[in-house]
Amino acid sequence: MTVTTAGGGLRLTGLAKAYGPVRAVDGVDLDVPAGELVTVVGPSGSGKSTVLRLIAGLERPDAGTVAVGGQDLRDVPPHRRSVAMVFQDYALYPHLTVRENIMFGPRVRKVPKDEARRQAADAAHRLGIADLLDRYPDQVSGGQRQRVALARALVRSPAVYLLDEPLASLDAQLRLTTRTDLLALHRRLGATTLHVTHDQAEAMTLGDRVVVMEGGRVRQAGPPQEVYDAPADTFVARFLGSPPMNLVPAGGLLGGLLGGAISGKDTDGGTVGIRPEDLALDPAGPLEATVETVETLGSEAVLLTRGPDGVRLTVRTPPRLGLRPGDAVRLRPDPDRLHRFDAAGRRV
Ligand SMILES: Nc1ncnc2c1ncn2[C@@H]1O[C@H](COP(=O)(O)OP(=O)(O)OP(=O)(O)O)[C@@H](O)[C@H]1O
Repeated sequence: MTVTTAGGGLRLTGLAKAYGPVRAVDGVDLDVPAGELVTVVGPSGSGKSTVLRLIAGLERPDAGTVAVGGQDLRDVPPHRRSVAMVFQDYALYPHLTVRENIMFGPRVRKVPKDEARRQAADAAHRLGIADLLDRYPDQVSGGQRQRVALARALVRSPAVYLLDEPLASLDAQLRLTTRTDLLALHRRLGATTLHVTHDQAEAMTLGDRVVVMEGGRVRQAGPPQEVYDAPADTFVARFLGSPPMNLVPAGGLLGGLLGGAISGKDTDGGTVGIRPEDLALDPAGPLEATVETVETLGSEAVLLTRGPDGVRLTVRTPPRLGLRPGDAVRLRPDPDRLHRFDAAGRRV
Protein backbone atom coordinates (compact mmCIF):
# COMPACT_ATOMS: atom_id res chain seq x y z
CA MET A 1 0.00 0.00 0.00
CA THR A 2 1.20 3.48 -0.77
CA VAL A 3 1.86 5.81 2.10
CA THR A 4 0.97 9.46 1.83
CA THR A 5 4.00 11.44 2.81
CA ALA A 6 3.84 14.59 4.87
CA GLY A 7 3.17 17.62 2.75
CA GLY A 8 4.96 20.18 4.85
CA GLY A 9 4.72 21.73 8.24
CA LEU A 10 2.35 24.36 9.52
CA ARG A 11 3.41 27.70 10.94
CA LEU A 12 1.19 30.28 12.61
CA THR A 13 2.71 33.67 13.32
CA GLY A 14 1.03 36.35 15.41
CA LEU A 15 -2.39 35.09 14.44
CA ALA A 16 -5.26 37.24 15.71
CA LYS A 17 -9.01 37.40 15.18
CA ALA A 18 -11.62 39.40 17.09
CA TYR A 19 -15.40 39.22 16.87
CA GLY A 20 -16.45 42.67 18.00
CA PRO A 21 -15.03 43.07 21.50
CA VAL A 22 -14.18 39.36 21.84
CA ARG A 23 -10.55 38.54 21.11
CA ALA A 24 -11.18 34.97 20.01
CA VAL A 25 -7.55 34.47 18.93
CA ASP A 26 -5.11 36.92 20.43
CA GLY A 27 -1.61 36.53 19.00
CA VAL A 28 -0.96 32.83 18.45
CA ASP A 29 2.44 31.55 17.35
CA LEU A 30 2.68 27.86 16.63
CA ASP A 31 5.06 25.71 14.67
CA VAL A 32 3.98 22.19 13.74
CA PRO A 33 6.81 20.36 11.97
CA ALA A 34 5.85 18.19 8.99
CA GLY A 35 4.32 14.92 10.09
CA GLU A 36 3.70 15.92 13.69
CA LEU A 37 0.40 15.43 15.51
CA VAL A 38 -0.36 18.31 17.84
CA THR A 39 -3.38 18.41 20.12
CA VAL A 40 -4.89 21.72 21.11
CA VAL A 41 -6.75 21.79 24.43
CA GLY A 42 -8.42 24.52 26.37
CA PRO A 43 -11.71 25.41 27.98
CA SER A 44 -14.78 26.30 25.99
CA GLY A 45 -14.36 29.65 24.25
CA SER A 46 -10.56 29.65 24.42
CA GLY A 47 -10.27 30.06 20.64
CA LYS A 48 -9.44 26.51 19.51
CA SER A 49 -12.02 26.27 16.73
CA THR A 50 -11.26 29.78 15.55
CA VAL A 51 -7.60 28.81 15.08
CA LEU A 52 -8.67 25.87 12.90
CA ARG A 53 -11.08 28.04 10.91
CA LEU A 54 -8.31 30.58 10.27
CA ILE A 55 -6.00 27.83 9.02
CA ALA A 56 -8.71 26.40 6.77
CA GLY A 57 -9.40 29.89 5.43
CA LEU A 58 -13.02 29.93 6.64
CA GLU A 59 -12.16 33.15 8.49
CA ARG A 60 -9.71 35.93 7.64
CA PRO A 61 -7.24 36.88 10.36
CA ASP A 62 -7.11 40.49 11.60
CA ALA A 63 -3.37 40.04 11.89
CA GLY A 64 -0.73 37.37 11.48
CA THR A 65 -0.04 34.65 8.97
CA VAL A 66 -0.75 31.00 8.26
CA ALA A 67 1.90 29.14 6.28
CA VAL A 68 1.89 25.52 5.07
CA GLY A 69 5.08 24.03 3.74
CA GLY A 70 6.60 27.52 3.87
CA GLN A 71 3.89 29.07 1.69
CA ASP A 72 1.93 32.01 3.09
CA LEU A 73 -1.77 31.21 2.57
CA ARG A 74 -2.98 34.81 2.81
CA ASP A 75 -4.26 34.94 -0.76
CA VAL A 76 -5.18 31.28 -1.13
CA PRO A 77 -8.95 30.66 -0.98
CA PRO A 78 -10.20 27.81 1.26
CA HIS A 79 -10.80 25.30 -1.55
CA ARG A 80 -7.28 25.79 -2.87
CA ARG A 81 -5.60 25.20 0.48
CA SER A 82 -4.07 21.79 1.02
CA VAL A 83 -5.98 21.50 4.27
CA ALA A 84 -8.79 19.11 5.25
CA MET A 85 -11.02 19.75 8.22
CA VAL A 86 -13.02 17.08 10.04
CA PHE A 87 -15.75 18.32 12.35
CA GLN A 88 -17.40 16.74 15.34
CA ASP A 89 -20.79 16.72 13.59
CA TYR A 90 -19.48 14.95 10.56
CA ALA A 91 -22.40 15.91 8.30
CA LEU A 92 -22.59 12.94 5.95
CA TYR A 93 -25.15 13.10 3.16
CA PRO A 94 -27.90 10.70 4.31
CA HIS A 95 -29.15 9.93 0.80
CA LEU A 96 -25.69 8.93 -0.46
CA THR A 97 -23.93 5.65 0.29
CA VAL A 98 -20.69 5.57 2.22
CA ARG A 99 -18.83 5.23 -1.10
CA GLU A 100 -20.68 8.19 -2.64
CA ASN A 101 -20.04 10.27 0.48
CA ILE A 102 -16.30 9.59 0.27
CA MET A 103 -16.27 10.20 -3.51
CA PHE A 104 -18.20 13.45 -3.20
CA GLY A 105 -15.18 15.74 -2.83
CA PRO A 106 -13.16 14.24 -5.69
CA ARG A 107 -16.24 14.33 -7.95
CA VAL A 108 -16.81 18.02 -7.16
CA ARG A 109 -13.18 18.58 -8.07
CA LYS A 110 -13.84 16.84 -11.41
CA VAL A 111 -11.77 13.75 -10.67
CA PRO A 112 -12.93 11.08 -13.19
CA LYS A 113 -15.45 8.64 -11.71
CA ASP A 114 -13.25 5.53 -11.87
CA GLU A 115 -10.38 7.34 -10.24
CA ALA A 116 -12.69 8.76 -7.53
CA ARG A 117 -14.04 5.23 -6.86
CA ARG A 118 -10.51 3.92 -6.55
CA GLN A 119 -9.55 6.71 -4.14
CA ALA A 120 -12.67 6.07 -2.06
CA ALA A 121 -11.94 2.34 -1.88
CA ASP A 122 -8.35 3.03 -0.89
CA ALA A 123 -9.32 5.48 1.87
CA ALA A 124 -12.05 3.12 3.14
CA HIS A 125 -9.58 0.27 3.21
CA ARG A 126 -7.11 2.27 5.25
CA LEU A 127 -9.77 3.12 7.78
CA GLY A 128 -11.14 -0.40 7.99
CA ILE A 129 -14.56 0.40 6.54
CA ALA A 130 -14.12 -1.19 3.10
CA ASP A 131 -17.02 -3.58 3.73
CA LEU A 132 -19.41 -0.71 4.46
CA LEU A 133 -19.06 1.14 1.15
CA ASP A 134 -22.53 0.27 -0.14
CA ARG A 135 -24.38 1.09 3.07
CA TYR A 136 -26.09 4.35 3.90
CA PRO A 137 -24.93 6.50 6.85
CA ASP A 138 -27.90 5.44 9.00
CA GLN A 139 -26.90 1.80 8.50
CA VAL A 140 -23.51 2.15 10.19
CA SER A 141 -22.51 2.87 13.79
CA GLY A 142 -21.41 6.21 15.20
CA GLY A 143 -17.76 5.19 15.21
CA GLN A 144 -18.02 3.95 11.64
CA ARG A 145 -19.68 7.22 10.57
CA GLN A 146 -16.75 9.05 12.14
CA ARG A 147 -14.39 6.97 10.03
CA VAL A 148 -16.39 7.76 6.91
CA ALA A 149 -15.87 11.44 7.72
CA LEU A 150 -12.14 10.80 8.14
CA ALA A 151 -12.06 8.88 4.85
CA ARG A 152 -13.61 11.89 3.16
CA ALA A 153 -10.70 13.99 4.45
CA LEU A 154 -8.23 11.28 3.48
CA VAL A 155 -9.13 11.23 -0.24
CA ARG A 156 -7.92 14.79 -0.47
CA SER A 157 -4.37 13.82 0.61
CA PRO A 158 -3.99 17.24 2.17
CA ALA A 159 -0.76 18.60 3.62
CA VAL A 160 -2.51 19.38 6.88
CA TYR A 161 -5.41 17.72 8.70
CA LEU A 162 -7.50 19.79 11.06
CA LEU A 163 -9.61 17.70 13.40
CA ASP A 164 -12.16 19.58 15.50
CA GLU A 165 -13.26 17.31 18.34
CA PRO A 166 -13.75 14.39 15.95
CA LEU A 167 -14.42 11.95 18.79
CA ALA A 168 -16.62 14.15 20.96
CA SER A 169 -19.93 12.60 19.93
CA LEU A 170 -18.82 9.02 20.50
CA ASP A 171 -19.54 7.06 23.68
CA ALA A 172 -16.67 6.36 26.07
CA GLN A 173 -15.83 2.88 24.78
CA LEU A 174 -15.92 3.88 21.12
CA ARG A 175 -13.93 7.00 21.85
CA LEU A 176 -11.14 4.90 23.24
CA THR A 177 -10.97 2.50 20.28
CA THR A 178 -11.38 5.27 17.71
CA ARG A 179 -8.61 7.22 19.46
CA THR A 180 -6.31 4.22 19.06
CA ASP A 181 -7.34 3.93 15.39
CA LEU A 182 -6.69 7.60 14.82
CA LEU A 183 -3.23 7.31 16.30
CA ALA A 184 -2.43 4.27 14.15
CA LEU A 185 -3.72 6.11 11.09
CA HIS A 186 -1.56 9.10 11.89
CA ARG A 187 1.50 6.88 12.27
CA ARG A 188 0.82 5.34 8.86
CA LEU A 189 0.07 8.59 7.06
CA GLY A 190 2.66 10.73 8.79
CA ALA A 191 0.51 13.77 8.00
CA THR A 192 0.78 17.08 9.79
CA THR A 193 -2.27 17.16 12.06
CA LEU A 194 -3.83 19.62 14.44
CA HIS A 195 -6.35 17.95 16.70
CA VAL A 196 -8.66 20.04 18.88
CA THR A 197 -10.18 18.44 21.93
CA HIS A 198 -11.32 19.39 25.38
CA ASP A 199 -10.73 15.84 26.58
CA GLN A 200 -7.43 15.89 28.40
CA ALA A 201 -6.93 12.13 28.19
CA GLU A 202 -7.03 12.59 24.42
CA ALA A 203 -4.57 15.46 24.65
CA MET A 204 -2.18 13.44 26.80
CA THR A 205 -2.28 10.27 24.72
CA LEU A 206 -2.66 11.44 21.12
CA GLY A 207 -0.24 14.22 20.46
CA ASP A 208 3.50 14.47 19.97
CA ARG A 209 2.90 17.84 21.53
CA VAL A 210 0.04 19.47 23.36
CA VAL A 211 -0.88 23.13 23.11
CA VAL A 212 -2.88 24.57 26.00
CA MET A 213 -5.00 27.59 25.06
CA GLU A 214 -6.88 30.06 27.19
CA GLY A 215 -8.40 33.41 26.32
CA GLY A 216 -7.23 33.22 22.71
CA ARG A 217 -3.61 32.70 23.68
CA VAL A 218 -1.23 29.78 23.93
CA ARG A 219 -0.45 29.25 27.60
CA GLN A 220 2.03 26.44 27.01
CA ALA A 221 3.13 24.05 24.26
CA GLY A 222 5.30 20.97 24.61
CA PRO A 223 5.38 17.18 24.87
CA PRO A 224 2.38 16.10 27.02
CA GLN A 225 4.45 14.61 29.82
CA GLU A 226 6.67 17.69 30.01
CA VAL A 227 3.69 20.01 30.24
CA TYR A 228 2.16 17.77 32.90
CA ASP A 229 5.37 17.60 34.91
CA ALA A 230 6.27 21.28 34.62
CA PRO A 231 3.18 23.39 33.95
CA ALA A 232 4.14 26.96 33.03
CA ASP A 233 1.47 28.56 35.18
CA THR A 234 -1.34 27.82 37.60
CA PHE A 235 -3.91 27.72 34.80
CA VAL A 236 -2.11 24.90 32.98
CA ALA A 237 -1.39 23.22 36.33
CA ARG A 238 -5.10 22.95 37.10
CA PHE A 239 -6.26 22.35 33.53
CA LEU A 240 -4.14 19.26 32.78
CA GLY A 241 -4.62 16.45 35.26
CA SER A 242 -7.68 14.82 36.76
CA PRO A 243 -8.33 15.33 39.58
CA PRO A 244 -6.53 18.66 39.25
CA MET A 245 -3.37 19.74 41.04
CA ASN A 246 -3.75 20.99 44.60
CA LEU A 247 -2.76 24.66 44.77
CA VAL A 248 -2.30 26.31 48.17
CA PRO A 249 -1.14 29.78 49.19
CA ALA A 250 2.61 29.68 49.71
CA GLY A 251 2.35 31.92 52.75
CA GLY A 252 -0.05 29.84 54.86
CA LEU A 253 0.80 27.10 57.32
CA LEU A 254 0.26 24.38 54.72
CA GLY A 255 2.17 26.31 52.08
CA GLY A 256 4.95 26.71 54.61
CA LEU A 257 4.99 22.97 55.30
CA LEU A 258 5.00 22.14 51.60
CA GLY A 259 7.41 24.96 50.78
CA GLY A 260 9.70 23.79 53.56
CA ALA A 261 9.79 20.45 51.83
CA ILE A 262 11.05 22.22 48.71
CA SER A 263 13.67 24.60 49.90
CA GLY A 264 13.98 24.23 53.63
CA LYS A 265 13.00 27.85 54.10
CA ASP A 266 9.82 29.90 54.22
CA THR A 267 8.08 30.80 51.00
CA ASP A 268 5.72 33.73 50.79
CA GLY A 269 3.52 35.15 48.09
CA GLY A 270 2.49 32.94 45.23
CA THR A 271 1.30 29.39 45.30
CA VAL A 272 2.62 25.92 45.97
CA GLY A 273 1.19 23.01 43.97
CA ILE A 274 1.19 19.27 44.39
CA ARG A 275 -0.61 16.66 42.32
CA PRO A 276 -3.01 14.25 44.07
CA GLU A 277 -0.74 11.29 43.21
CA ASP A 278 2.26 12.99 44.82
CA LEU A 279 0.70 13.05 48.28
CA ALA A 280 1.21 9.67 49.95
CA LEU A 281 -0.59 8.30 52.99
CA ASP A 282 2.14 7.86 55.59
CA PRO A 283 1.63 7.59 59.39
CA ALA A 284 4.85 9.60 59.83
CA GLY A 285 3.94 12.19 57.17
CA PRO A 286 4.22 15.90 58.11
CA LEU A 287 0.69 16.91 57.07
CA GLU A 288 -2.35 16.10 59.16
CA ALA A 289 -5.66 15.93 57.33
CA THR A 290 -9.22 14.76 57.80
CA VAL A 291 -10.98 12.67 55.16
CA GLU A 292 -14.17 14.36 53.93
CA THR A 293 -15.14 12.23 50.96
CA VAL A 294 -13.91 8.99 49.41
CA GLU A 295 -14.47 8.47 45.68
CA THR A 296 -13.95 4.84 44.75
CA LEU A 297 -12.92 4.41 41.12
CA GLY A 298 -12.17 0.68 41.10
CA SER A 299 -8.49 0.86 40.29
CA GLU A 300 -7.89 3.69 42.74
CA ALA A 301 -9.63 5.91 45.25
CA VAL A 302 -9.63 9.68 45.46
CA LEU A 303 -9.75 11.22 48.92
CA LEU A 304 -10.99 14.73 49.41
CA THR A 305 -9.41 15.86 52.65
CA ARG A 306 -9.11 18.99 54.73
CA GLY A 307 -5.59 19.74 55.86
CA PRO A 308 -3.88 22.45 57.95
CA ASP A 309 -5.52 25.91 57.72
CA GLY A 310 -8.67 24.12 56.53
CA VAL A 311 -7.17 23.84 53.04
CA ARG A 312 -8.70 21.14 50.83
CA LEU A 313 -6.25 18.54 49.53
CA THR A 314 -7.11 15.85 47.00
CA VAL A 315 -5.16 12.62 47.39
CA ARG A 316 -4.96 9.63 45.06
CA THR A 317 -4.64 6.33 46.86
CA PRO A 318 -4.81 2.63 46.09
CA PRO A 319 -8.34 1.21 46.34
CA ARG A 320 -9.75 -0.76 49.28
CA LEU A 321 -7.98 1.06 52.10
CA GLY A 322 -11.26 1.17 54.00
CA LEU A 323 -11.00 4.91 54.76
CA ARG A 324 -14.16 6.76 55.73
CA PRO A 325 -15.25 10.38 56.06
CA GLY A 326 -14.03 11.74 59.39
CA ASP A 327 -10.89 9.55 59.52
CA ALA A 328 -7.66 11.32 60.37
CA VAL A 329 -4.77 10.64 58.00
CA ARG A 330 -1.21 11.85 57.64
CA LEU A 331 0.21 12.78 54.28
CA ARG A 332 3.71 12.95 52.91
CA PRO A 333 4.30 15.19 49.88
CA ASP A 334 6.93 13.96 47.44
CA PRO A 335 9.54 16.72 47.78
CA ASP A 336 10.70 16.21 44.18
CA ARG A 337 7.20 16.75 42.82
CA LEU A 338 6.32 20.14 44.27
CA HIS A 339 5.51 23.07 42.00
CA ARG A 340 6.01 26.72 42.89
CA PHE A 341 4.30 29.65 41.23
CA ASP A 342 4.87 33.35 41.82
CA ALA A 343 2.18 35.89 42.73
CA ALA A 344 1.31 36.26 39.02
CA GLY A 345 0.80 32.49 38.78
CA ARG A 346 3.93 31.80 36.73
CA ARG A 347 6.12 28.81 37.45
CA VAL A 348 9.21 29.62 39.51
N1 LIG B 1 -18.72 33.83 14.54
C1 LIG B 1 -18.53 34.33 15.77
N2 LIG B 1 -19.10 35.49 16.15
C2 LIG B 1 -18.90 36.01 17.36
N3 LIG B 1 -18.13 35.42 18.32
C3 LIG B 1 -17.55 34.28 18.01
C4 LIG B 1 -17.71 33.65 16.74
N4 LIG B 1 -17.00 32.49 16.73
C5 LIG B 1 -16.43 32.42 17.95
N5 LIG B 1 -16.74 33.46 18.71
C6 LIG B 1 -16.27 33.72 20.09
O1 LIG B 1 -14.86 33.60 20.08
C7 LIG B 1 -14.39 32.93 21.23
C8 LIG B 1 -13.61 31.69 20.83
O2 LIG B 1 -14.49 30.73 20.26
P1 LIG B 1 -14.01 29.32 19.73
O3 LIG B 1 -15.19 28.66 19.11
O4 LIG B 1 -12.81 29.48 18.90
O5 LIG B 1 -13.64 28.61 21.10
P2 LIG B 1 -13.34 27.07 21.38
O6 LIG B 1 -12.14 27.06 22.23
O7 LIG B 1 -13.29 26.31 20.10
O8 LIG B 1 -14.61 26.66 22.23
P3 LIG B 1 -15.39 25.23 22.30
O9 LIG B 1 -14.48 24.29 23.03
O10 LIG B 1 -16.61 25.59 23.10
O11 LIG B 1 -15.69 24.84 20.90
C9 LIG B 1 -15.62 32.65 22.08
O12 LIG B 1 -15.75 33.69 23.02
C10 LIG B 1 -16.74 32.68 21.07
O13 LIG B 1 -17.95 33.05 21.68
